[in-house]
Amino acid sequence: MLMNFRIFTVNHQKISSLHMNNMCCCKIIASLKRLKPNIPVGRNYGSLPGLIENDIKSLRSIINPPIAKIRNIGIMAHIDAGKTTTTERILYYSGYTRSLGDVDDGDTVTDFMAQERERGITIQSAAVTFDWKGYRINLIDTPGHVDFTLEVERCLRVLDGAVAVFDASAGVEAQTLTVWRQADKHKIPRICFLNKMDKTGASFNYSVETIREKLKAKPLLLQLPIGEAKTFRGVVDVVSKEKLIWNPNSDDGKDFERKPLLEMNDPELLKKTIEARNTLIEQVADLDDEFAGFVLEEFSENFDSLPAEKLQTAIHRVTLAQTAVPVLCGSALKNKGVQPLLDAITMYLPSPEERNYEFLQWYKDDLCALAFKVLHDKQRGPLVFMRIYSGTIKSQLAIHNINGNCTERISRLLLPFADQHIEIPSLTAGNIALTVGLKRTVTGDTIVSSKSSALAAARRAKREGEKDRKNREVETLLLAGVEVPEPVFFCTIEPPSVAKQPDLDHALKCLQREDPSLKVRLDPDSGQTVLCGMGELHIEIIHDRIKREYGLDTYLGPLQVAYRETILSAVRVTDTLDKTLGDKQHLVTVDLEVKPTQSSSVTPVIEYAEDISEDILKTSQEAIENGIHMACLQGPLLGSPVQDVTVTLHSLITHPGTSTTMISACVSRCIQKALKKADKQVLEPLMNLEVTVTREYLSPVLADLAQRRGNIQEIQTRQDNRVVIGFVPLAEIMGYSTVLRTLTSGSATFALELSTYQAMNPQDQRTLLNQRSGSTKVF
Ligand SMILES: Nc1nc2c(ncn2[C@@H]2O[C@H](COP(=O)(O)OP(=O)(O)OP(=O)(O)O)[C@@H](O)[C@H]2O)c(=O)[nH]1
Repeated sequence: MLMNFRIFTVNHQKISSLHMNNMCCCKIIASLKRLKPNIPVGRNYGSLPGLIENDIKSLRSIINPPIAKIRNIGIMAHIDAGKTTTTERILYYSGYTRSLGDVDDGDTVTDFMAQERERGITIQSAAVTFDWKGYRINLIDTPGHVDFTLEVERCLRVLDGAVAVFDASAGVEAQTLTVWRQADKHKIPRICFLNKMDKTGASFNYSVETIREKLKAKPLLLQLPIGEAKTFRGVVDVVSKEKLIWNPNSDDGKDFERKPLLEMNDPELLKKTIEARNTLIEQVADLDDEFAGFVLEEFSENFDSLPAEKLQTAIHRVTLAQTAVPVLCGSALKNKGVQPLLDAITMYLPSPEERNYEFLQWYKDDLCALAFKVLHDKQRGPLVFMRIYSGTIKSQLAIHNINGNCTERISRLLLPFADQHIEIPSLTAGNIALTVGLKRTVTGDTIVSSKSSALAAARRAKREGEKDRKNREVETLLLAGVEVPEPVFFCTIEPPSVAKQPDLDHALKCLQREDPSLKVRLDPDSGQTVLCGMGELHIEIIHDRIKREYGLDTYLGPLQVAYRETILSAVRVTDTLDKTLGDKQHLVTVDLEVKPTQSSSVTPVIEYAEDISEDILKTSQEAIENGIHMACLQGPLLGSPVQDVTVTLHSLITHPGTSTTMISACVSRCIQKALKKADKQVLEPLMNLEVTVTREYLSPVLADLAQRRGNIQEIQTRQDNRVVIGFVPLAEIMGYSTVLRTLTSGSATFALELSTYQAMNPQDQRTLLNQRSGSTKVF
């Protein structure tokens, strides 16, 4: 559905037509109606609420605002901490939506995929653009479920700042640690928002303590809560010594009062605030020399009269330097504390030009952008989300994809508004754009204006890289794409009929472009298609999307754990392949050795003996290494990838005219022979497990984990809860959410993350191999 709009001028550029485009609105309204017949579809996704009549003014600044006024922000957190609810409030207060969405009712803007609405979780991140007090905020909602950490990572790398949302009754949780580490890796300045201050058990002090202890971060308390749990009413702004109280009769939290704290009205609160402010000033002065000098010169005797703006500027610098994190609090659900959070985003998090992206010097004013997300739209084909680092993106522009080494054309350029998009002619550095027409670009690709500009940048980078090791790291981070973790689960997938196999292949190809953590392979024995994913939920969602988005009712085989194999002894083997094809003889003799090594990787270490000549390497190295990699993909015990292996090639003799395919085949067969002869071991995925459970259910949870070969490391006390931390083999924890729900009447939560691959004990290994072979044979 396209609606043409009147002609108007934006930033001196004439936009001949402005298309309001409602990509998935029909689907969403339909799914809302189907899911919750009594939800008023009052959000009216079909008509871009408010935007058309009232916010054209805002659109003027949407297109290419000054870079200093842009904030590219992500929200990250543990599952269920309240990211989506906080995002909804942000969108509402910024005037972007007209009514408050509710995760529990399934009508939020950013969770626009039907599954997300049903499950109340965020799976795919959606970028949303809006304005707040003259600032342009591009907000990317990131998922919290551990199965989707790749989504989080992919989004983090394009952010200039992030808000970490915490459940104030739980403080730092397992997944918070993971995303915090990811943000550290990408050096992203953060602010913390202690959400759910209204919840029973909420504790500001406890949460701050966990930030200090578990995240090893220095919290800067910019606010203090007024009341906690049921009594939570508002916050004190420590910097300005004001109290912010929300009107209890206001339905949407828009009505709140900001008043200076006065001795006669709030003596206790004022005293506490002054103490907190003095501590804050000392902390910031310790971390920022410029501010320390200023304080010493003018205010060493009287912190009280230090102007709030000076303190704010110093907090901004400290946040940017990531030597401390500002902490705010509130309750998104009860509509308290979100407007000050928005102020803090604009005040403390950096603009794109403040981030020190060193690679920018290689591109200067040339285009450099990163494709961080691909979505498939039935009508328009692939939509690629891009972060523009330098230069300008225009519609009808030909771009060069460095990773794909290809050139293609952008047909149209859109501004992303969750599931709604606005067509624009061009977009400059610092912004997030959505492009139509790029068919070969996948998530993680770097986009530049031309091949020659890429080469020029590479030359500069090389020169710089030689001078400075740090630059090389930045280059690797930016240009190497997203690190995709190995999938831990797999299952077969079948189309409803053989005739539908091409449709299934197409669907899987599209889904893989969107989601690099989904792997698809063909089982060489059965010829079946195999899906490999990051968790049960991940595979379930893919199955669901194939049905909903591609209309295919597929059958999933039983979910299986992705084991690995290794060898425990060294073996040397010789093999000869002698084949005549037509009138050509292919003759290869290979002599090689496999031996165990400690690399924790499925990529074999490859060594060449001294006898291997330069000539052989020149003509056959690629074929040899292909053969080695192929053979190591399927171990002799379970057909699983083989890890921790070093392969040494001692000799390779070929008859003239032997094809490289035959060399690969012979090397591969020789390795398989060697692996079969060696002492073998199955490795199973071992998961870090964290279960949060009330005291009364602790014993049944522990007893159950003992039966699952769980290894408990620690039981922590968190308020009234106990947090069980340990390891458990993945095979034992399938379907755990249902079991845990039953055991604890739904009161416990858990988080799982791959720790490592560990050797199975002989008895468990025997049982597994017998199960797989359907026999009682002893290996
Ligand atoms: N008491 C209370 N509950 C909240 C608050 N914010 C969110 N919730 C509830 O917490 C649950 C999770 O909220 P979401 O906003 O979906 O959390 P999320 O972090 O986006 O969850 P994922 O997308 O699944 O990671 C929902 O039931 C919300 O209603 C809050 O401030 N106070």
